[in-house]
Amino acid sequence: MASIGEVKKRLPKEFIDRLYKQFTPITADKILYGMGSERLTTLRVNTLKYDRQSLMNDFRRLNIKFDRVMWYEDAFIIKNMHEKEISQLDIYKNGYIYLQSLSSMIPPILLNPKKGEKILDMAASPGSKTTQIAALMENQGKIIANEVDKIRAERLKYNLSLQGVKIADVRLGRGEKIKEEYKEEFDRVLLDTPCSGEGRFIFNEPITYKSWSLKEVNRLSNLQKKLIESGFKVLKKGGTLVYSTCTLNLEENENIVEYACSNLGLKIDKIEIDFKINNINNNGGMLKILPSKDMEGFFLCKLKKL
Ligand SMILES: C[S@@+](CC[C@H](N)C(=O)[O-])C[C@H]1O[C@@H](n2cnc3c(N)ncnc32)[C@H](O)[C@@H]1O
Repeated sequence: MASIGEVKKRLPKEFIDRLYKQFTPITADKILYGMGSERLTTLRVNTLKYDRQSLMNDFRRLNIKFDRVMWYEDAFIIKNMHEKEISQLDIYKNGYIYLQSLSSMIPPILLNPKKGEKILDMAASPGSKTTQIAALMENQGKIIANEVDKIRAERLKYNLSLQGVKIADVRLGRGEKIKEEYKEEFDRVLLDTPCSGEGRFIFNEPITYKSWSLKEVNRLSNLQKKLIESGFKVLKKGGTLVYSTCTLNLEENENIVEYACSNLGLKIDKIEIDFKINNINNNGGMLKILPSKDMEGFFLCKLKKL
């Protein structure tokens, strides 16, 4: 655990300055405190191949200490093993579990896909959310899992196959172009968009923040507007679009929702679930999770097409 002063010294100065402009001093301090903590290993049982009870029996047999998560029965917090060790185990190699941050499990829960529906996952690799959506649909229906990067699309295909997903087709291409290929035909769209990743910054892992710049934030914000417009166009009337990022700034979060509500026919939908998470702000249906030892920083909003 590092002090806030130590965290401030390591992260880009412009990022820190902006943090104190966009958040109250107390919230900015909380965020930096979260970036100075080590993150716990978390995972999800893959219900397409396995079940919670068998997994808990495995944990006990292997002397793996775990906690349950109040708002999601399929999620587990591992207390005495890192991801690297977990990935050596058969439960991992067989696709019985998926290593995933807890925050990242929330978008599919908000999307709430139903068996038989047609779902678009606009930025899908490596597939944590596509595989979770397929599990929630019990492998019934159709998912189009889109990814722009060829190598990442291969990783996505591998993960879908290992996790036993049978209902997803991988589309290789730019999410902005999807609107040219499909009509208003998706029941639900997930836009877990490319972002600057501020919610994943860890003070002693420079790889998490070394490519951050304000220029990149602005580039991504422009891309996100195009992506949400494309997702909106292929969504059925009355359908749900979930917008999520693992970043904290206004340009990639609240401003995109504001853009979608003012310029496209989207409206913020109420979030009925009480996640009972510490460090969560609900600003009129826009959820912002502040980074902490068990959660990455995240932003989520559920929108409805009018
Ligand atoms: C935040 S990650 C997605 C994580 C994924 N949803 C998951 O839960 O495993 C964003 C992804 O968007 C891809 N991407 C970047 N630009 C894109 C674009 N214009 N259209 C579609 N995907 C894009 C990136 O290659 C990256 O794989």
